[in-house]
Amino acid sequence: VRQDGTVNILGGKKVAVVFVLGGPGSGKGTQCSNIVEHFGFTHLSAGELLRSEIKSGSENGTMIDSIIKEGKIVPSEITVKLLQEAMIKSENDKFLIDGFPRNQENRLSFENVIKISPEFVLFFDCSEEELVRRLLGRNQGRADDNIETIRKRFRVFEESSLPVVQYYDSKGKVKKVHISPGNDSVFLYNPATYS
Ligand SMILES: Nc1ncnc2c1ncn2[C@@H]1O[C@H](COP(=O)(O)OP(=O)(O)OP(=O)(O)O)[C@@H](O)[C@H]1O
Ligand SMILES: O=c1ccn([C@@H]2O[C@H](COP(=O)(O)O)[C@@H](O)[C@H]2O)c(=O)[nH]1
Ligand SMILES: [Mg+2]
Repeated sequence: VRQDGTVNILGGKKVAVVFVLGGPGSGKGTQCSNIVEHFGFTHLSAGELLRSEIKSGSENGTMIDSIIKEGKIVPSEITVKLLQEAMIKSENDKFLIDGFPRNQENRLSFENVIKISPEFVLFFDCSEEELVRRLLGRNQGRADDNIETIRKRFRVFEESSLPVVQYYDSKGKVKKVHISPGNDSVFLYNPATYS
């Protein structure tokens, strides 16, 4: 705690954050890898951090595993702590945060704990039909890439995650990207993909 009463959340580091949102399978991870290569951000996937927690055998692992299989959202304090630790550990000061905030509670928790607002939000838009095709073809052994969980994830996305996108849109912070079906060559520096 500093003398002025504010909390030194990230070890005194000033950081820039971009949130990357979009439906399950919309290409968040794929595009973040592209952006990292060209723009020097560090990619933090909230989903990957949670899956690593499961693999590490942490005390929350079993609970996280069953929430992910149900397509639901892990309690904010767990995800925000993992993101905070990763940001502190990194030497970079520019972060792409992929798949978070997943609901308004996530957003408020990040704002209250980390005390940073995103520079902007990238939002990938794609039809559900195309998303199902991609997720069932992903073949990375993910426990949530099955049609039952996919349907649940779509519902949670519409009910809980879209309001976060709408919130940031009302602040003028959303950059919506049309990810054309089957177009692997879409990349963010192509102005034709922006609305
Ligand atoms: N523009 C694209 N056109 C066709 N296939 C794509 C495109 N972008 C990504 N894919 C493929 O779709 C699948 C899902 O992509 P990716 O894992 O990047 O999505 P995601 O948004 O991170 O999904 P999740 O929310 O489930 O983590 C992958 O197999 C990827 O190769
Ligand atoms: O902030 C988050 C991010 C993810 N989850 C859970 O993980 C899965 C998979 O996430 P991906 O971003 O698609 O890799 C997601 O369906 C949630 O169950 C979360 O709870 N909170
Ligand atoms: Mg992903």
